[in-house]
Amino acid sequence: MPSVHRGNFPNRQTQFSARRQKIMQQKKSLPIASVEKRLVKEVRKNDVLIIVGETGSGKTTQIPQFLLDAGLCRDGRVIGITQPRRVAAVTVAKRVAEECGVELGQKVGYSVRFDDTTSGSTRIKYMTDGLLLREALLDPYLSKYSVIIVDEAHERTVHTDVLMGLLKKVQLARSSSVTDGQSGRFHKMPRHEKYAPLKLIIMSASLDARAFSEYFGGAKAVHIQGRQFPVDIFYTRIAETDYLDASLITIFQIHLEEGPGDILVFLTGQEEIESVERLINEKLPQLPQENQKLLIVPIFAALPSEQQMRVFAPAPSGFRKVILATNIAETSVTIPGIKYVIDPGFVKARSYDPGKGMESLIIVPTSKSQALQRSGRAGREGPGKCFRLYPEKEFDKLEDSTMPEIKRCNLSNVILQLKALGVDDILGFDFIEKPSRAAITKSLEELFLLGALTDECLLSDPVGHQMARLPLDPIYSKALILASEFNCLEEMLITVALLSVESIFYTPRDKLEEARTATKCFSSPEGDHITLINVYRACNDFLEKRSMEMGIAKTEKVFRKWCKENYINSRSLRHARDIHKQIKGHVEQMGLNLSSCGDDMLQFRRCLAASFFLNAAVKQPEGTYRALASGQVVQIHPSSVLFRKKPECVIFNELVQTNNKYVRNLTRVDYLWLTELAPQYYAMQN
Ligand SMILES: Nc1ncnc2c1ncn2[C@@H]1O[C@H](COP(=O)(O)OP(=O)(O)OP(=O)(O)O)[C@@H](O)[C@H]1O
Repeated sequence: MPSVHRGNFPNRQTQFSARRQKIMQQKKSLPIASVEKRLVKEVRKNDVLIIVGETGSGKTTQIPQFLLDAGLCRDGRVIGITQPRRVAAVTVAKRVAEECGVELGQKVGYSVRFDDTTSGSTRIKYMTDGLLLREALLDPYLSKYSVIIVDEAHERTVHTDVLMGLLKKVQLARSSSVTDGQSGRFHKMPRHEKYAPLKLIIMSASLDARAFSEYFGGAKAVHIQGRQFPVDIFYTRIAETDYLDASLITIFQIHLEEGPGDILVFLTGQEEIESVERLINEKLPQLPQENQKLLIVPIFAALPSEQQMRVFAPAPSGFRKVILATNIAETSVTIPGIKYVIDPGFVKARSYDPGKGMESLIIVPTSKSQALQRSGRAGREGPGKCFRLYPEKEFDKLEDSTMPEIKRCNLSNVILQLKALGVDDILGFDFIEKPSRAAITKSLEELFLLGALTDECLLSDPVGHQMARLPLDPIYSKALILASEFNCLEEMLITVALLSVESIFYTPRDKLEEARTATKCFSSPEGDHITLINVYRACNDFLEKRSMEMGIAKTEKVFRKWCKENYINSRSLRHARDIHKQIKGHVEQMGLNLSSCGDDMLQFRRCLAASFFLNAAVKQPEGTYRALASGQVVQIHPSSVLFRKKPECVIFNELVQTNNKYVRNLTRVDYLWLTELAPQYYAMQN
């Protein structure tokens, strides 16, 4: 038998124990390690505890392990930790499983929309805040949890805020000292001893502890001092006029002048990320050969999760990794190797005007607490540096914390969920910060018009219940339910999937004409929805044909080539295909009629009119449009296939405000269809 020469390479076992040893050392050196006993004592003593500690001090990864070790998961119950974002839930769970030396999905697991790795033996479960809300639909007492930790509470996502109100109720209902009259909607349910008390922990690095403490009746707040490694903060001397350009210059400055370490850059969205990615790739060949080793990795919400995970993989030897991220990488995550953070100081935020029923995404300065979180992504494995691309005096002017999302978004989705949870009196619900009465009323009205609520404002049966089951905006859920009746569910599924991602068209500024010519063959005179369906189907047909010729293994390559030749954004289209598969699973489970209208696009357009009647606009004599619901004057966005045709009446899916108000994703409809198919609304209007 030939002998195998092992050289000096360590074998797997040695590598494994070296890594475990390193992890154990890291754990011990975290600031939180020295206060384990005190924290456990406080949790035992207090039903609600607020924990504030520096970024990287070990809250997210360590506290659940402390509680598990202290026996807070007896009788097979679970510690649940919510995160505002799925990428954080997934990566933190992986890390904690590794720290505990168990396989993911056993003692430690995660559960996010469409991806659940937990099992009967899971005791520490990381999940998104939205997922826990959905779980409450099936198990109103959240009976399997002994402790629920709401992490990154400072982010005040709409889900976190609603969850807070709900958890307060659940805790009351599970408390042994409660009287029936106090427990709100739960008083109808017989209390049972199996519902042992629920512990609640609210956690963040930059939290207005007082507001949370007051909300939970004077709950105790614990501050953990200290951070693991220092992060030096640098500001620019003067304000930058173009933060993208400034980011680009800073990336290259760090790359050429600073020591080893990866770079994390915070941008506001997919478009900015892709444009900076392109600019770096254009500039890179101009550098001396030895300086060209930069690996650019984007991460944003619309990227499929396998691609998001690429940012966590180490760069090849000798390369420096540059991660271009949205605020998806702002909290909770630890990206190994990051030493430098570049923070231009902006974020894309939702804003909502209930008067006009208009929701828009606008680019705004970050809050101080967001800036703190961003700099906290460095200094997790060693000292770090954060470059804020604005002067220090601008930092002082920033708001302390971000305005809660619940105060700046359309509430239809939240209200539908609350109704499904049995909360009938939305205005009376104990929100930590109440949304405006106007916003609540507007959303109730919208849900009523969509048929989700009855005259008594209760969830309708079956439509309201069906809508609440679908993890989509209520207007899209309703479109799918209607499409099943109009025999065009296949077409609507494609449409909803494509409307859920950023534009699938890729139009580089220097190749506008080529892009226009390439996409012309998909374009439908009826509008953008059918155009989108044409792209989706053309891609599917092509892939089907080619995969038979070339085998499945090459499909990905063929897909990318097809997208490139047709000026389609492969990332967006791939994401849409993913969403399509997932929603299809849901509608099949619900037993909707999955049929196609074939070439009868008239039927499909009528269904669009019936679904999106709240977003209809009619042409005015001077060529602009009047949105019927709000009376606003709008224009067709230049990216629409109807930009030059200007039909008399259209429905649209998006209203964006730049220097003008534009409507995007439109289809030509007949005004009479609106009155015929949505009489509940148009009869009221006339
Ligand atoms: N995936 C990982 N790889 C390497 N180290 C990690 C990883 N996850 C966590 N760590 C280490 O554990 C430390 C604590 O992380 P943890 O997420 O628990 O902190 P935190 O206090 O919750 O921070 P934040 O407020 O930023 O979420 C990190 O600073 C880092 O040193």
